[in-house]
Amino acid sequence: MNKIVIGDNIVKSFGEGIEQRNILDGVSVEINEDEFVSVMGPSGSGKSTLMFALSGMDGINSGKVVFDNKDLSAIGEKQLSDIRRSEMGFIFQQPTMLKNLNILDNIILPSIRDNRKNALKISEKARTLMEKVGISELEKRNITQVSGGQLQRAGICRALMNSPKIIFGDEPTGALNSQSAQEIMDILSEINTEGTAVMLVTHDAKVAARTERIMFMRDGKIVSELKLPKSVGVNIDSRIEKVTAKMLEIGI
Ligand SMILES: Nc1ncnc2c1ncn2[C@@H]1O[C@H](COP(=O)(O)OP(=O)(O)OP(=O)(O)O)[C@@H](O)[C@H]1O
Repeated sequence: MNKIVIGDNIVKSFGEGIEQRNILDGVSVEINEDEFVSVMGPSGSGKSTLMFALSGMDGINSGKVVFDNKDLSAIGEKQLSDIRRSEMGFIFQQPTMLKNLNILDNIILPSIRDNRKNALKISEKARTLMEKVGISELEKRNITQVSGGQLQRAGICRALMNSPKIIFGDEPTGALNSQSAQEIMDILSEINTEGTAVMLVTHDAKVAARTERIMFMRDGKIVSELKLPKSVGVNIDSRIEKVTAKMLEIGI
């Protein structure tokens, strides 16, 4: 199985002099091109920093990040941002969208900016994605006129516009009620089944239990991993139990 992301002995520090701290303290991680993984750990353990490092959003002090056979530390900022835009998708707890644009326009904006000539095709693709995630009827709505779950669905559509090889999600269900969170996880599972790798950062055992490999971080290190079958089936409760048991075992 091809690796979509390889992080090798990543060190990332913040601060200077005696204030300097390794937030990532020699982290090595590999994600397969069809994998659905999550990262758990206490607040401040370095989960988001790891996601930023693996996606090239943030530089690293030492080690290496290879994305789809490209060494991210060896390429310039322009090429890096091209890769992020065309080969990666990002979703966050609160999708940042423009208040003066409707849902459809918010979804297509980044793609149109890159490729004005194909506006029609881009809109068509956005409509297909909106249908897939169940928000077709909302395209003309202002972003203040939809629920948090609907807004996150729009965020997922935006992240999928360029058919990314991986979706990075930082607490994508963190602001949602449990029903909406489960629906967002259904959508992410489906996207993964169709061939896109997904890496989520989460505090929620129910979210992590939907993924097939959970990496547990503490103090800038991956201290443990839990593997689960890819297909969730009817076993969600036993999966959640396994995740919480592991959390207890390693004390996070
Ligand atoms: N730009 C920065 N400058 C200085 N310190 C930072 C910066 N970004 C993160 N940190 C510090 O790095 C540590 C890890 O942060 P990170 O956001 O990766 O943790 P996390 O595990 O994702 O936490 P949470 O679950 O609370 O989101 C924290 O102590 C944070 O304060």
